[in-house]
Amino acid sequence: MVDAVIFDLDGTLVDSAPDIHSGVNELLAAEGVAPLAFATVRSFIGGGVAVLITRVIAATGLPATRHADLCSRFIARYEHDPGGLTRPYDGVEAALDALADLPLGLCTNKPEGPTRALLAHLGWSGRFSVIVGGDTLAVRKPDPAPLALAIQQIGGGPVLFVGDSEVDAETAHRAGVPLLLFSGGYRSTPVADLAHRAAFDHWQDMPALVR
Ligand SMILES: O=C(O)COP(=O)(O)O
Ligand SMILES: [Mg+2]
Repeated sequence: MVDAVIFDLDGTLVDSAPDIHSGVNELLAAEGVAPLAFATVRSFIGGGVAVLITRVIAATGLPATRHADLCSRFIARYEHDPGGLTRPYDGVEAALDALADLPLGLCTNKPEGPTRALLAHLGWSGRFSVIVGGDTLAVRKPDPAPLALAIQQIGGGPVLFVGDSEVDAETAHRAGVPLLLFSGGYRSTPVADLAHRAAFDHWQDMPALVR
């Protein structure tokens, strides 16, 4: 048994790639740059906004000196419209309901502002007692510190971390926390090559992995 469950957000609880793709292409349009394909932007998600924009700059040839400005403009736009195209994966709400007797936390690389805006948009503001975002600390996943902070804030007992990506697998490994790996998110590495306690393809199967 565990005392709490901590979740990643993008690619784990919600398919947010359509909004992130649209936000990136709005930014590029304002720069007079051709849009990037959906699959390209989706593959850039997981390391937080600074990593996303670094990858966008590398893919488009925009000057690296624009990085800070592009990050703040992306975050401002995203916080303003965090969820128009974003949907929870099938079965997520039922799974969160099934686990609602446990403290639930979020450890995401999405900055806190857009994270809280997206939770409000989804009607999920009350679901998570702890939220650690990509700008809560000076470091982000795969540094283990954000997950360690979430565990400390949720009470410090044995926890499970639920995530979708290479970043989550490395974070869990470095924090010494067992990972439940959702196979349907933004991972590009085969499931078998990522350290995890258990993997699941459908959220309806997830609560049984906690109990
Ligand atoms: O915003 C990102 O790049 C990733 O966010 P996540 O940590 O919730 O997957
Ligand atoms: Mg993720």
